[in-house]
Amino acid sequence: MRRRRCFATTTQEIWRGRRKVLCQIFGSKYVGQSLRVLERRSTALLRSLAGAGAGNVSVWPHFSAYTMRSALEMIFGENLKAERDASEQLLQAFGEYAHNLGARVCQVWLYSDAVYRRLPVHARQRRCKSVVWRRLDNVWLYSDAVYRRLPVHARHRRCKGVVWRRLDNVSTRTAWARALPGVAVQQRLIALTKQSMAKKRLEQQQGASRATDADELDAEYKPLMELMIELTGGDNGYTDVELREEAVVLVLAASDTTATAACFASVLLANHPREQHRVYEEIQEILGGSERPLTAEDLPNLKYLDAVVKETLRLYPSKPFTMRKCTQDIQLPSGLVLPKGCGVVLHFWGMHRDPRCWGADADQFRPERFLSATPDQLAAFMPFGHGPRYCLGSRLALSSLKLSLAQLARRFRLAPAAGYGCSAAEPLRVSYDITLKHVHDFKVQLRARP
Ligand code: HEM
Repeated sequence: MRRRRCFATTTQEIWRGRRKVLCQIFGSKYVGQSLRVLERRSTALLRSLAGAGAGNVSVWPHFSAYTMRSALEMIFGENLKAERDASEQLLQAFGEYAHNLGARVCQVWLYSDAVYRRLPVHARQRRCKSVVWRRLDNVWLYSDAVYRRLPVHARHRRCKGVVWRRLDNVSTRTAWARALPGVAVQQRLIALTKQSMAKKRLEQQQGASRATDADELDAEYKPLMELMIELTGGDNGYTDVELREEAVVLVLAASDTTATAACFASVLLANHPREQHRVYEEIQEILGGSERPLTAEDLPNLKYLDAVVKETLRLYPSKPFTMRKCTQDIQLPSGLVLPKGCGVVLHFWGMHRDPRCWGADADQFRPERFLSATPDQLAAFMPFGHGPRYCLGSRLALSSLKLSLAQLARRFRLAPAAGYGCSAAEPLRVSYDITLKHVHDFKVQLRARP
């Protein structure tokens, strides 16, 4: 009997080496300091929401600005001040790029229209996409016994061959970084980071005295880009292009995903007043009537909010699926063999809603289930992926979500947008845009609490 092995999308050295560096960065003490960035940004988020106006309001622009700005500040720190419009420019650029990439999720490496349209793969890819999507959309096609008997299976095999041959030959990260607009902004930010590191080194050599505790904290703070430059050997380490590629990966990975989850949570809370009230009560209990701002230290006590965030990620995982390629034949417990070279879609959305694991109310929003989740349920809960490519920012993401949602629930009462309510019988309608999106643009009504 063959042993089961993990799937791996790639054996590319490029990924392995860079993942090692990212692991060191996310394991370092400096990441904890990023929580201060989140505290500051979540307060700014409140100001932005306060100006959102009455009636139906989309929370998307507010949360996407919050997560983009937080990600950029975590990566580039104080240097971002010199590039005032960076956040807006990148937000726009990433939004557009995400949209295009979502449409071409299987052929990101063929980003050039001029090249792509000339290739026969273009027409085949169009057919392939519709096959892949039909496969994803129709759960009944998940039974391989059924699917293999259908003509669509043969077509799908042909398309997969094309997709994986291409994927083998290209560094996805490099393709991403080149395809993105906003490159000039990224270059300037990297140059600024290097300059400020040189300045700090000089100050240290001259033994510059530090005036206050706050200054001391700032002096010790290291944005992720600085850490990356240091860990990879300073001037002899990553080139500017490599640094830019990694910045792109981090910004893409951190911003859209977190904004999507925060927006789904807002819409769900707006449509579930009982659960929203429980979140509010929990916050009031912790603050004890004080007007002090919420801090990262409060997060471990927000247990019900933690359950709300997880229940949101269960029902609406920002990345509803991921893909892997079998590097060798793999035998599943059912006896079915996935042949070497075969592409596999890991469908988090389907796993998170499987009634065999989550019960008959699997489609319903019930945060309480995470207060007493079974080990089987926790094992089937994969909003941050699983295995060697597990999300490196999961802890930061959860902190960011809890801080921003706590601020929101503390200051506003959320109500369903007129004409866009959801219920067990009428769930939210979603679309796919690299991350999951709400077809009705995450609309709610916001009423300031007295
Ligand atoms: C709710 C928010 C987030 C969700 C749902 C999420 C989800 C995921 C998932 C599912 C993967 C694995 C993809 C795969 O296996 O193919 C992933 C990878 C990754 N995530 Fe996240 N993520 C979130 C936030 C963040 C944040 C805030 C950061 C950084 C600060 C981050 C950094 C990364 C990185 C660097 C990887 C790539 C790991 C690799 O390729 O080895 N993510 N994320």
